[in-house]
Amino acid sequence: MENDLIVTVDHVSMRFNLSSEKFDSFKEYVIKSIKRQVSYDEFWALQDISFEVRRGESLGLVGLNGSGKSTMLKIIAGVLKPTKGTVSVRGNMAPLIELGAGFDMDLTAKENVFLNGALLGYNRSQMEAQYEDIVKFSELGDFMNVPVKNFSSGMVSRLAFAIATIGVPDILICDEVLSVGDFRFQEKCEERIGNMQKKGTTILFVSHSLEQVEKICNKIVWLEKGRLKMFGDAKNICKIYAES
Ligand SMILES: Nc1ncnc2c1ncn2[C@@H]1O[C@H](COP(=O)(O)OP(=O)(O)OP(=O)(O)O)[C@@H](O)[C@H]1O
Repeated sequence: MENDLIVTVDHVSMRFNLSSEKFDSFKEYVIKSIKRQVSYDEFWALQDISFEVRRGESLGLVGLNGSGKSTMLKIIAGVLKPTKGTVSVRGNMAPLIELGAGFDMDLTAKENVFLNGALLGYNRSQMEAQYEDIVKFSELGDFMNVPVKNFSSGMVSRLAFAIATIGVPDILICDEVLSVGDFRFQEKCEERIGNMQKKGTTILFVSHSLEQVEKICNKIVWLEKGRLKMFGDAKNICKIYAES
């Protein structure tokens, strides 16, 4: 059973330091911070969180705004280092966090396909083999030679989703990605996530749509003000959460 574990979150806490002072200039901030005259308020976004995910399971993170869902996903993705505790991940990950953040807005959509592919670890010929699928899935055929700065936010998200989901990763991290794009495109994304699940991908999923969470996930982590309120079977917890 131990070998089934794909993500283990062990007593994780995350502290952010919030500056409580106002500075007239960046220079003043730098000088005061070198002289250690800047005071911070401590804010614990996550406190003592532990849970585990088994290979092939799909975990939803639910909770109100600011409860720590995105912070938890960023720690699992390795974007943030926890202040306390450890996270161990066995397998490769495709993180869908802040879609389009890796794009160079001055480059065309086509150029960004190859740039993003490289960032995800694919070489040029691998991306060439995937290119037509990316164009077809994102439905941006007429726009591939247009700089991404002229795209709507929905178009940016469609392109980023199409690129990030070309392979079959061990773990797919989705932070609110299905809330972007129109209804029809959301359905396409759900279908693609479903196909990855069938091939064995473990999904870590954040959404404010309980309907989507119930459809995709079989396990739930419920966070409340940075603490773990419940962890377990999706159906039970979604019911209690919806009634809370
Ligand atoms: N880089 C940061 N610096 C300071 N505080 C932060 C930072 N990132 C997140 N926080 C704080 O941590 C708390 C948790 O934020 P997080 O984005 O993880 O919540 P969330 O559950 O994903 O919220 P939402 O549902 O609104 O997306 C919030 O109070 C937020 O202000």
